[in-house]
Amino acid sequence: MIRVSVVGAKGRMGSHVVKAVEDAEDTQLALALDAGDDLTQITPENTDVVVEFTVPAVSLNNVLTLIKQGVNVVVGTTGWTDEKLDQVRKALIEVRETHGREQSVFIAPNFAISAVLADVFARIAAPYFESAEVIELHHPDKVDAPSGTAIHTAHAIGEARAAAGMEAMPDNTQTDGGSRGQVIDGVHVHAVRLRGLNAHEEVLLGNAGEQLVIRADSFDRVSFMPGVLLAVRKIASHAYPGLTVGLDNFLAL
Ligand SMILES: NC(=O)C1=CN([C@@H]2O[C@H](COP(=O)(O)OP(=O)(O)OC[C@H]3O[C@@H](n4cnc5c(N)ncnc54)[C@H](O)[C@@H]3O)[C@@H](O)[C@H]2O)C=CC1
Ligand SMILES: O=C(O)C1=N[C@H](C(=O)O)C[C@H](O)C1
Repeated sequence: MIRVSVVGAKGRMGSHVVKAVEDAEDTQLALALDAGDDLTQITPENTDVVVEFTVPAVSLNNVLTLIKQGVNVVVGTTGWTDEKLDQVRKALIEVRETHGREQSVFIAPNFAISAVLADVFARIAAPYFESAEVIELHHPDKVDAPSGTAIHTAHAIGEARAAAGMEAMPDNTQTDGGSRGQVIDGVHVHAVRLRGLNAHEEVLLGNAGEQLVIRADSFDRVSFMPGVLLAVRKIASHAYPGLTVGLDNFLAL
């Protein structure tokens, strides 16, 4: 049995993870902690893998604490920048060099297979289209914009365009009050917050006379659970020491 502790256990995602871990045959719930709880209760004696779904402002600190505690971590919280990822890598190297411990941290911007594939398809399509923009649409209780997934998709499109030696996208906007969205790696990203929505993303790709739309819809948070459990199993297997980012690393794509 893989012993799993959940941090952010009272949240929208954390509460789904608690249920998924209790329901799966090969996992069992160790500790379920939330804001105000002491994370140093989590140790290798009671936990094989921690799943962390909290808020962007606290996630890095939680992950660094958990690395010090000697446990492996699967993270779904958003808000990761290159600088924050570097801090995680450094902390993992430090425990290896100081204590000889090979620990794993896995971070996924999105655990839903529809979103992971949408990202892969967008990367493949990007070099074939003059224009590409990303629209993400979420429930209005979400605290960050744009979504971590949209940032990841924009990076993928930007990288694919750069690798293909493409020029900047055509855009003759002369005045912009903010309606053209945030530009990430040269890609305009737009965020919609609407009651009734859960998590959705559209990638629009255009050429003269044609358009490709790639759309992923998570209608329910259960859509993230197979990906979370896959990550827990992979990380518990000790086959991924260090930092791994993205569920695509565990899929034969
Ligand atoms: N990677 C993915 O597939 C997905 C990622 N997310 C991301 O997961 C994060 C959480 O989303 P939701 O569950 O909707 O948010 P939420 O607000 O419902 O839950 C966050 C929970 O974290 C707790 N928390 C806050 N500070 C804490 C601390 N210092 N230590 C422990 N717990 C703390 C809160 O009390 C709350 O229970 C967000 O960043 C969201 O974007 C959400 C859905 C899917
Ligand atoms: O807050 C959410 O709900 C989600 N957050 C993640 C993100 O920011 O990409 C993943 C998914 O979109 C749901």
